[in-house]
Amino acid sequence: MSANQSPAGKQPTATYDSAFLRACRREPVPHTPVWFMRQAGRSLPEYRKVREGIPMLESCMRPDLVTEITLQPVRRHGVDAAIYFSDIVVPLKAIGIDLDIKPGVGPVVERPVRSRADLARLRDLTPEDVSYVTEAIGLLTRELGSTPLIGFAGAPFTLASYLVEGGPSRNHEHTKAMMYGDPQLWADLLDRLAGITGAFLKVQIEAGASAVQLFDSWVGALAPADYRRSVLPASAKVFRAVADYGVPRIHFGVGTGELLGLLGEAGADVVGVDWRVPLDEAARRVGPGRALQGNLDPAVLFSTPEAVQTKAREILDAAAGLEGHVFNLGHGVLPATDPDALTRLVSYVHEQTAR
Ligand SMILES: Cc1c2[nH]c(c1CCC(=O)O)Cc1[nH]c(c(CCC(=O)O)c1C)Cc1[nH]c(c(CCC(=O)O)c1C)Cc1[nH]c(c(C)c1CCC(=O)O)C2
Repeated sequence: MSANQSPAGKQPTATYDSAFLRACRREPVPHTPVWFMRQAGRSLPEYRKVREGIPMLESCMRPDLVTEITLQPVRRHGVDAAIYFSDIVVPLKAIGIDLDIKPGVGPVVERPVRSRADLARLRDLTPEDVSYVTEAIGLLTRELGSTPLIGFAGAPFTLASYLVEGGPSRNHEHTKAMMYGDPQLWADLLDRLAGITGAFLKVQIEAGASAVQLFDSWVGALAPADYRRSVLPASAKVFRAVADYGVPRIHFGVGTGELLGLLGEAGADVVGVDWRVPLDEAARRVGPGRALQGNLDPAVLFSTPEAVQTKAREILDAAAGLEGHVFNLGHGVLPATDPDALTRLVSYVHEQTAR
């Protein structure tokens, strides 16, 4: 380890000491750090311009494009962290699953995974399968300076939902049918996905990501007892796979009010909270020893600047007693959001919390 490198991983000391990583570690911060889920993407005209004519999955495999798109919201909004531009289905595509991302729809899988024979198509992921990720993160960390890069992956349940349903689903009926009807097949599927996801996060950390977020976007569809029995073991395996790197591990899902304690228990250092539970109440549910991330309703950004400030202030007040707080939305930036509303929100949180 050289003098300007931190104890945890490869990042320079200035990155290690950034407000975002300090908040994740529940250390004192110069201001509350801010980033937004889906901060790169359709809300930005510069994104729409560089993506013109290039399919989503193809753009994820081009390191030059990934680097540019990841940097766009950092330049424009002055957020405290970058999130690697990709999608949760990229590692599945990389191991040969026949899927595509359809504009306005989301990931669609040609042949859904419904049987034990289908499971054989889910092979392990090697770093060579995603060499473009290693290359892009190398380019990115050089450009980002002291701004940390967040790597991410989809959690086993949310990935399983796309694979088993064959596409986006409101009720997850085929997924739950397998979970309740063939618990051994379900456990084997989630365990296989946990291996792929863990390997994918390792690639990102080895390449220079300073934190990772596990997106279990749709797990709020489950009751706590079912989550604990049928999902938590797989998500815990993902978190264990990257525990030794010492980089913060963030765990996020939507509609997870009843699951917040378990999301922490699965092995997260930071629990992401949507807008349905105030952060002080979320802290009681999560318990001590973990930071929280959230939780402005992304739809609030369509309101007046004054209303956005009022709601942001409420969140900062609810977060006042927390051990660590990373300001974020309660889910991703909506595509029609005015980007200036996001820039104003970053400045507001920074001003209000400057110490
Ligand atoms: C569930 C999920 C997916 N993908 C993702 C999740 C978890 C986060 C969440 O809950 O929102 C994760 C994701 N997908 C994307 C990012 C980019 C990084 C960032 O946050 O800036 C991240 C973190 C890019 C993307 N992923 C996608 C886009 C839009 C495609 C485009 O711009 O053409 C982007 C920018 C496609 C996608 N991919 C997925 C959906 C639902 C969609 C939207 C479909 C649509 O409305 O067109 C699956």
